[in-house]
Amino acid sequence: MSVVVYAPASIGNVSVGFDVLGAAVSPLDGTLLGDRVKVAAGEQPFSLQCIGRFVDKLPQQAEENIVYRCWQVFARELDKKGQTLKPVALTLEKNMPIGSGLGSSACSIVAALDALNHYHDLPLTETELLALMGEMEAEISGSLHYDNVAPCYLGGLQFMVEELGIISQEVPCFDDWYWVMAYPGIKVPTAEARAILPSQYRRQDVIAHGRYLGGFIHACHSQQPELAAKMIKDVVAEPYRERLLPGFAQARQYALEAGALASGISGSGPTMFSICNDIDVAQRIARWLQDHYVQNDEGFVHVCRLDSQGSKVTGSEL
Ligand SMILES: Nc1ncnc2c1ncn2[C@@H]1O[C@H](COP(=O)(O)OP(=O)(O)OP(=O)(O)O)[C@@H](O)[C@H]1O
Ligand SMILES: N[C@@H](CCO)C(=O)O
Repeated sequence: MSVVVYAPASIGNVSVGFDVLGAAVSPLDGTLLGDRVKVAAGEQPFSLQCIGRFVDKLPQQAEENIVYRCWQVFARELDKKGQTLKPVALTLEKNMPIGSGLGSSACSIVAALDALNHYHDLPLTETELLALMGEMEAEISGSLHYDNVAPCYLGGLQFMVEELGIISQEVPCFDDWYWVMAYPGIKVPTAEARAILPSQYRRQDVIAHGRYLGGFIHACHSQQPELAAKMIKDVVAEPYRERLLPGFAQARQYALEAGALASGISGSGPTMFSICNDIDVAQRIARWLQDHYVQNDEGFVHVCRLDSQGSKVTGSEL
């Protein structure tokens, strides 16, 4: 019996928690903003077929697709447990633009590994699987960070604790927040957006970062939405990455003047996120961003909610 898993888009950093905070989002209108992977019985050990809107942007060779590496590391882990991998035929439905700041590689990684695990009757625990997802994301971006794979897999707003054998834990968020996601249609490779960051920070920035992140987590747990939104400030990446994002400063200013509670770069960009607690404001900002921030036919804007579930089995057929 085949299995299909959907893995949603995610916002790495959420501005205030560079590499340690991430949120999964899904559009209000039911659009699939995420990748799907189907695992079915195969005639050879591994085969991969790619379909979907962004299939042309994927590497030509199946072996260069991260889904192939996911299969290899899954086999390695099963081998350690003395279990054997079944021959599998995988289909990747690539709905997510690459280098968008929406956690596109994470969507493929999470959908592939979660589907492989379901197909083999869940031999790996949640933490074992998440560790593999981090390993795959590190291969692509050049450094280990879980802020896309953890929310994409587990859902909601996730904080990377990385202690006591725990990789990530959920932070309570605000049910009435709308997340306007605007992807302009241009590519910003994550590895490049990391390379331009300073290797050292000034003491005043370190203190500000501690205050914002601590304040944000505190405000989430004590359910103070206004305080939480005020704390969504990025002193680590945004000041340096802004120059990679044409029109970002104006778009951010418009969103805040139009009533957004906070706005920032999603992951390493170029997608911008804006948080609103009023659907009319969210839709007005979405329309403006569609006209002024989107640069070509590949760009889009979606009004989203937090996706509290993360990746999920959607059936047996795509
Ligand atoms: N299934 C896949 N999905 C996405 N990228 C893939 C996949 N397989 C291989 N790649 C390669 O991995 C690299 C991903 O780059 P990058 O980390 O910038 O993208 P991303 O994860 O889509 O970015 P973001 O997190 O900003 O959405 C690209 O070079 C791409 O060709
Ligand atoms: N935390 C990562 C997310 C990449 O999507 C970064 O900002 O580089």
